[in-house]
Amino acid sequence: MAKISEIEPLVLAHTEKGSATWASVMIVVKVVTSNGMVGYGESVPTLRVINVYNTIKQVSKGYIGKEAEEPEENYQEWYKQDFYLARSFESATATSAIDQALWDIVGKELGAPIYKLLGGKVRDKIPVYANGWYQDAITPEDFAEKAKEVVKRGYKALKFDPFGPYYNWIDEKGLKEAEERVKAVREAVGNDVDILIEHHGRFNADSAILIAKRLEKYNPMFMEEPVHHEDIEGLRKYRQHTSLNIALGERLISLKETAVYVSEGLVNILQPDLCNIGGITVGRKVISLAEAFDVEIAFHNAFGSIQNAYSLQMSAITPNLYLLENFYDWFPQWKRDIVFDETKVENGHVKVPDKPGIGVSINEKLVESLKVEPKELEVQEEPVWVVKGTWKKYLT
Ligand SMILES: O=C(O)[C@H](O)[C@@H](O)[C@H](O)[C@H](O)CO
Ligand SMILES: [Mg+2]
Repeated sequence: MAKISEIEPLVLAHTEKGSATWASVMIVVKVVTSNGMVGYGESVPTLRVINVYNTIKQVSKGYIGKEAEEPEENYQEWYKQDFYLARSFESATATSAIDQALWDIVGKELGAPIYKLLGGKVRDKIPVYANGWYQDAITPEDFAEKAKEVVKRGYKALKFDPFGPYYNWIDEKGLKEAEERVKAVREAVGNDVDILIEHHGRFNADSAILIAKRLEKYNPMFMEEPVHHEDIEGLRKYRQHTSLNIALGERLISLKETAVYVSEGLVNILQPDLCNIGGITVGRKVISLAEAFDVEIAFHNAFGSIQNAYSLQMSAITPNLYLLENFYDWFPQWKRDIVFDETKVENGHVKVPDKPGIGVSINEKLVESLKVEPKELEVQEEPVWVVKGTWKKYLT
């Protein structure tokens, strides 16, 4: 048995930026055991880098001294301790990263990748969809040109947000702009590529319904977060008035919260994020919950290369997988380099990496050299979650 002896949050940054402001920083968690084993996890940065960094230190108090080989027991104990876990994104993402690192350690001890610890893989290659590819795209032509490049690289599905700066409400002009962009992408990629529409949870139900009616003729495979995250009533209304698939899940932070959406039939494609749902321990339960209700899984995978590695492990064991989100080809180089060349996208697929634990080898030297003091992100007119350079209308 190995006791958890050290938990270290590491904030990594580089001058080369990510496709969205909040993706320019990575928060890595390094867990060390009394017998010298090391495991890595990743937390979600968003606008809360300092808060997450500090929360990892607080959550660590509940994990240090515990058995590294018992992530389930440790999660249950922390669930008992942290009265606000189900309401705190910071606690959820800190707990998730520590949990991942524990599974990494167990895998390394047993000499097996995580997928083997969880029943084995159901596929050797993970089908992925592209995101982050449309930086600086404003006009329909911009979108079409970039979409063609994505397809040329071998992707069979791509996601984008065609709504520019529209927020809460959309008017005729906004609908027209969104439609022209979607139409241009559909014409550019043909009918055999899946188009996924990202709303970033920013519309009221009536506007989201208007959008669905307007875009359904382009056969989007799903509509992601069409209404504000906490607007369950709005989502029910959207469900009643539209027939397109709903995708959501990146902001869910517990199993029971997820159960509400799944059991009420409010989601077709569930997008849990292994860096805030509760790591591997809760992630595996969410996969089964979805399976029981015939809901497909497409892990949210928008931050860094460690998240990507865990998402690949878990996609390997998921019978009800739709696709895994992927930024790999649009990551800044430093994020790709944190993991040695093992998660390349080829023909729209990533081979399941099979090194012990996380499945890939981490460039520890690079991680050390990218360490910075945590600091606040600047707030600009274009929100941090937007793919950069797209928060503009193209008609005057
Ligand atoms: O589904 C997603 O991936 C998310 O909603 C985001 O994480 C954004 O797309 C990201 O901010 C763009 O870089
Ligand atoms: Mg999203």
